[in-house]
Amino acid sequence: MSEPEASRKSWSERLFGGFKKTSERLSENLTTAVTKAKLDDATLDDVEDALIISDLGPSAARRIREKLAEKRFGLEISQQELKEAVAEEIAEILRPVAKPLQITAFPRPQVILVIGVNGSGKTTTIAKLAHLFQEDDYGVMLAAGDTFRAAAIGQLATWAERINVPIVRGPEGGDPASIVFDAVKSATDKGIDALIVDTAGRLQNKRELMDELAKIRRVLGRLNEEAPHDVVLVLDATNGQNALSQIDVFKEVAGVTGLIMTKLDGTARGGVLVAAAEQYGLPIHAIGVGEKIDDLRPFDPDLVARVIAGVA
Ligand SMILES: Nc1nc2c(ncn2[C@@H]2O[C@H](COP(=O)(O)OP(=O)(O)OP(=O)(O)O)[C@@H](O)[C@H]2O)c(=O)[nH]1
Repeated sequence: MSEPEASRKSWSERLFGGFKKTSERLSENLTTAVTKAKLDDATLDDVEDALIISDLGPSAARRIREKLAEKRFGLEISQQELKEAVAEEIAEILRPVAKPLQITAFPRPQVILVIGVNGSGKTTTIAKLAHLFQEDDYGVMLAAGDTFRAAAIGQLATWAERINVPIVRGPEGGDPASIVFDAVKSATDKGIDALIVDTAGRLQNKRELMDELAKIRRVLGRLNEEAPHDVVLVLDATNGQNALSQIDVFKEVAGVTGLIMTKLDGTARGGVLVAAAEQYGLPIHAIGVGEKIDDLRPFDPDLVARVIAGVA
């Protein structure tokens, strides 16, 4: 998932646009925090509150406060300097988790299970991810493992046609494990690099979902011991702190190996990305800031930190 300079530039502009509500919120809260020139305890309290109100979570807020105190306590600080200092501390939290999805599996294909609750943006994200891999000249195939709803199969098939990738699908109510089995065989025969598997997002029935995913894993394991190579959880940023509880549940149910956060556009709750990084330390592969096919990009921690803190 490499990026040419021009596309990165337009992406950074889109990112600033997408994150506008989040950065305005944090910016506003930080601005009210700095009323005195010197960084004292009262100001630090206000900064910590501002970070919590902006969805970065108590743990990241505390950590950023401590770092600011360590480096600048008693020193004069302007509003702009404060935002820049906060951006740097956010970047410190995000850098260790920024890990683009790499296609490294040998033998191919790399099997990527995509999980998440219905409506999180799972299907759209699968298409966007496939598109990213296509841009790097990888051969991609999709598997419609969410057989619970006919609409989900149809939606994935529409995307597959639009971006011109093969899809393996079965009937509504079909056995997801058997679709995945067929898909791996077909992907192997065709020399496909990445097989992206959609799965059902029925968190209401944890037991069933767990059994279903366990069966998919068993079947995959028979074909390739390493598969699934990735289990990517798609989270909707507009869910704020609820997105974090979904990490807890899916970690237990599915053994998550990485995250993609979507819908960071149009929400003021983008700070939850920082909370997720701080609390779980799971790799964040990419972020989504819109509904279009190229609205998903690998996660650039320094850029995102500046965007969240509202530093141009
Ligand atoms: N604004 C915005 N909308 C998004 C983003 N990603 C997905 N969506 C929209 O969110 C809605 C749900 O996305 P889906 O991909 O259908 O989500 P899903 O998790 O597969 O949901 P089901 O199909 O209900 O299982 C769609 O209208 C998408 O266009 C994003 O990054 N930003």
